[in-house]
Amino acid sequence: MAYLKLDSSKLNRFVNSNEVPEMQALVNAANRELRDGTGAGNNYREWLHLPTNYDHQEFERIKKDAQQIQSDSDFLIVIGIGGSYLGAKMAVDFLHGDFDDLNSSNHQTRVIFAGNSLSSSYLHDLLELIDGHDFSINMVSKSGTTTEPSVAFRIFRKRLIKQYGAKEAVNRIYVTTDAKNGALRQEVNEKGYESFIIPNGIGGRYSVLTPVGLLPIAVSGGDIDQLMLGAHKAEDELDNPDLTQNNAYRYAALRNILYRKGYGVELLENYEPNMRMFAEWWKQLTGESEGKDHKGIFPASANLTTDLHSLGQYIQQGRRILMETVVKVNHPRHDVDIPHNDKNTDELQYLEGHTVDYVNTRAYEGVVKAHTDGGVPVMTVNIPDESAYTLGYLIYFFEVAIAISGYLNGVNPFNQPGVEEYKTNMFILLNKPGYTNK
Ligand SMILES: O=P(O)(O)OC[C@H]1O[C@](O)(CO)[C@@H](O)[C@@H]1O
Repeated sequence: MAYLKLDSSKLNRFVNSNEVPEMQALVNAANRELRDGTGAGNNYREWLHLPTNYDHQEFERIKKDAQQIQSDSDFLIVIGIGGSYLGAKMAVDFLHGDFDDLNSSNHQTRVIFAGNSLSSSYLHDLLELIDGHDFSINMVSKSGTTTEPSVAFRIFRKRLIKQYGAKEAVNRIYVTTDAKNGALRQEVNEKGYESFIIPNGIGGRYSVLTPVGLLPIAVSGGDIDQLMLGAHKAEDELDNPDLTQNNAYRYAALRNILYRKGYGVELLENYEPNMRMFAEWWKQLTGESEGKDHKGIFPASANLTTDLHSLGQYIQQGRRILMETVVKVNHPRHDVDIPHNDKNTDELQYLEGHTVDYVNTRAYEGVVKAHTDGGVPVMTVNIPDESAYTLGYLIYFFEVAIAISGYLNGVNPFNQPGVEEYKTNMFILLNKPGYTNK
């Protein structure tokens, strides 16, 4: 039985019973492109076998360095953007919930992210927050020249040197970058920083299970052994192209069928606030992989039940362009009883004896029915719990599903040529050497 279930039972009025089997031939072709390396972007498929084929020595070094950082730092400042940020951030949030950092009895190193915007206030406030505290830096960039993280690196490295002196600062800088190329690798070679490798055959948005995600996750106290084991399970389970067997491929086929019927926007939804960033990670994965050649599903997200009181109106009655994919946790980390109250002024006495998650799940069921009845197709990816093992599985599930989705839609799922456009304009405006005559 598959570890992770895809519930597509509510799609009956949107997808005819013959449509999924009719996708099988296309899915087989997409699968061959992915597995045999005959598809576009074939140099970027190393993530496919990463859970079974990773550098075990480097993995152990990550765990050792994580312990070192935990013992000498109140904060780890993780500097990176896009795939060099989103995977680590979503995993730390997923595994630890919303209040770990605020809990005064928790003396763990706090993992804070920077270099993912050009906000001066954010950088100023973070510098103020770490003032008087011990900290280390994890600079994450494959190219080593991305503007946002490079600016932040300068600023936090300067603070590190001021606080500890140039020699000790070197021991507090951990760099995750390309094995051979790029400005950061050059700096690592010159300065002797501890460093980790972003494998050549793995693009940013597929890199969360490399040191890009693993070091910050390990420093946060996340179990990276379990994370890799879960991904390994997914790698084993999700390599059969048969749509009756492979839930990730079936998800890819179903969203492709819906896309062709005019459902051009997909909302990834959760019912747990610690999954907000999961949607942000998924948005980069899908948006950069599929949004090109003037086609692709637009990835968006909603956090429920919260957004039922904002986006809910549009989803229920706005333009019929939306499809929804819910990631529903079957057993949240904790459940809470709804207490007794002598008075029933809040009209909640009928819920006494139940738990909050019982109500959350009934809300989910009610929303699925309302949206389906209102003309919005809804699928659900059911995950058993919020463990590191499940997260590893879920990461691989979406990675392989989106790669197949890209090939189904006839695009290269592993490049992102459109990202360069804003950079060129920004460099011209900033008078960057080499750009002034463009
Ligand atoms: O790791 P780098 O080279 O700083 O790039 C950051 C991000 O920018 C992109 O190149 C484009 O968004 C992503 O693929 C990558 O995750």
